[in-house]
Amino acid sequence: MDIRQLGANLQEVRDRKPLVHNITNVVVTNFTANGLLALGASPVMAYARQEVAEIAGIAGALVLNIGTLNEVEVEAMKLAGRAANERGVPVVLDPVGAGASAYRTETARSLLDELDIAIVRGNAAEAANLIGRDWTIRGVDAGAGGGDVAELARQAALKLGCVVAITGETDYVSDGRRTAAVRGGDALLTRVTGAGCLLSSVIGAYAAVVPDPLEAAVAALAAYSAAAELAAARAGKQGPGSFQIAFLDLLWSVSPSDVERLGKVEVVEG
Ligand SMILES: Nc1ncnc2c1ncn2[C@@H]1O[C@H](COP(=O)(O)OP(=O)(O)OP(=O)(O)O)[C@@H](O)[C@H]1O
Ligand SMILES: Cc1ncsc1CCO
Ligand SMILES: [Mg+2]
Repeated sequence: MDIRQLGANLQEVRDRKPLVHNITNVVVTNFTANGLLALGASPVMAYARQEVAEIAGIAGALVLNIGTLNEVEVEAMKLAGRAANERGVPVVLDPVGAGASAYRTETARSLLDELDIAIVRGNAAEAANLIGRDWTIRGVDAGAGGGDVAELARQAALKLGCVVAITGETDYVSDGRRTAAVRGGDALLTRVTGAGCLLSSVIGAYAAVVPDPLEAAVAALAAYSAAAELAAARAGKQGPGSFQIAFLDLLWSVSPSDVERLGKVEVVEG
């Protein structure tokens, strides 16, 4: 994999301003739209079954997030996903809370069965639950689990047939053959709701402009971590509220050379 393109890929997102169609949860909608705008992408939230196919079909990427799912929304996700697949628009899935309820787990699995998903982004518990491995989960947070997360990412990628990005203190991304670790970021991200959800949409923005979904995910994670580190240095002492604002500012101002300088990407395999 080419991990020398981290800065160039950020520039590509800013130059091309991809339209990212999000069907996401009610908690993170505004933060996701603002984060994508700050980064330089173009967000749209659209949920009605009358329009989702049309919008997904012209988007650069489609992001499906089951954080506050319901029957009507899941139907819209499938309509949007099919249209995206027909047009070659990459689809990112955030399986929020997979394992926390049977409905969430089954819905995430049915989206993976029925659609061609390019990238799954979740925490370790969600990824483990998706492939039927034991991992405790409470609500939408990861919970303790332990185990080899790089190996979990590799196995999940093989089993689900797509790129899997598992985030936490260290992020691991795998397509089953190649696996990378992305370190850095800041623990304050876990004190801001939707930091993971926005990240999934940022991965969508990268997938819209970077053809290899593994490289897209790695570059997105590196930029996100760099922005978080710079935001923590600027406002971290004041707490999560100030950090959240600083983080949005840094998604706007983090430069390709910051990402090259701060990016801690290690190829684990491949
Ligand atoms: N301890 C940590 N130190 C540094 N960065 C972290 C830490 N934990 C998580 N992160 C970063 O936080 C971001 C969100 O990842 P996380 O795994 O917390 O998502 P999540 O559990 O889906 O979050 P949410 O459901 O609240 O949106 C990622 O960029 C990840 O690298
Ligand atoms: C808190 C919460 N509950 C459902 S989705 C969500 C946002 C973080 O995923
Ligand atoms: Mg999450």
